[in-house]
Amino acid sequence: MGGKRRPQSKEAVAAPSLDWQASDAPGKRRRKRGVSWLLWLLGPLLAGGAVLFLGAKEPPAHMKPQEAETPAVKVDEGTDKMKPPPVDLHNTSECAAWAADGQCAANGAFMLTRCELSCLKLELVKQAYERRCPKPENYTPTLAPGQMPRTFARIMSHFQELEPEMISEDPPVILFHKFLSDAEAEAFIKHGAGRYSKSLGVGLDKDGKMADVPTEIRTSSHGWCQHQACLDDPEVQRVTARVADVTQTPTENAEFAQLVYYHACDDESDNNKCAFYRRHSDYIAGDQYRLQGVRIYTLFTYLNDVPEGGATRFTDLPNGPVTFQPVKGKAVLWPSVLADEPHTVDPRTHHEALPVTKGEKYGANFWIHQYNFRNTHAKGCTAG
Ligand SMILES: O=C(O)CCC(=O)C(=O)O
Ligand SMILES: [Fe+2]
Repeated sequence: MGGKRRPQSKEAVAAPSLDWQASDAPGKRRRKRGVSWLLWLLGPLLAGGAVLFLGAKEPPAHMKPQEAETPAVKVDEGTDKMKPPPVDLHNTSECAAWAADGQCAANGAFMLTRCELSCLKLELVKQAYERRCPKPENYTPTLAPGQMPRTFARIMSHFQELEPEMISEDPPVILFHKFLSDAEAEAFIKHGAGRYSKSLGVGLDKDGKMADVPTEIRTSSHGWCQHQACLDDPEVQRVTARVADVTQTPTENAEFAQLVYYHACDDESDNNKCAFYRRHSDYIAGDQYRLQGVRIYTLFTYLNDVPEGGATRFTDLPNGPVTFQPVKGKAVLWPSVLADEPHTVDPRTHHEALPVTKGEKYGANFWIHQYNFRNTHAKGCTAG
């Protein structure tokens, strides 16, 4: 997704040698065995790609790679019908980012011609994950298709003390004018102290594994409310229960609260000095095959007043962009998925955090998944 947590890993994945059919016989047999193995692995992937071809779209314009030069693949006479080993014909780190973003499935035809190696790596990682973390039986998603509008209508009628304001109906976005008490907001700031470190994005590392990778689109810092003192704090527990109640999701489906921090900078166009998070979606495509499922909702809480800058801006809402200035205790709730297809990203809720130009900004992200996150985390299955 455009501007999403696109990895900026400088570590390009080395393309395998193109000289794969040398003529000495034992070596050739070995290589042929290697080729058959690759064909065996690639079979389902390529078949999937072919199926996807009819409905395939190219990545959106802002994600579209430049035309890549096709490297000459040396093919021996008599074996020219065999498929050469997978390569990324386009810039590999960009291919890896698109693969991590779910483009191998969403844009199979395009990706399998240009980013085959990255798609293959992702497929192998996925197969290894599924062996390591098998899905339990009766694994029921929390958010059923069509449920979302009822949840948002219930918020408007049942939680008047939180002063909800419906900013957008489709997709639903609610601003709570009074979500946190002062004591609750201060508790999160207290538990974040000394724990903030530079934020990373989610992407593929050089082995094709989902990993935290450096990103130029996010320069803020964050820590997690994952330590016992934070988890046991009654102020924190009250908020966690409120988030679950409002969103009609089990507390176990929420990630540990992510505590974010943005320092101020004088010149908001100075990428090196400012703290921001450029336009992105909180949806992580790779979570589709993981036990926790994708993130369905974000509830973002503001922990302090920010005198200037630092707003959250929704860039793609149907009625035009909407900007929320951080005020202590306020919160915004939105879905990352479509109401009728709650596993599919809703690109209309892309958003960005603008640079803080005066003061500083503290916030907390509550990310809620389609399935149980806490058990999945305890099993070591939220990543990989
Ligand atoms: O800081 C904000 O206003 C929003 C942060 C955000 O979008 C995120 O952390 O995913
Ligand atoms: Fe976000």
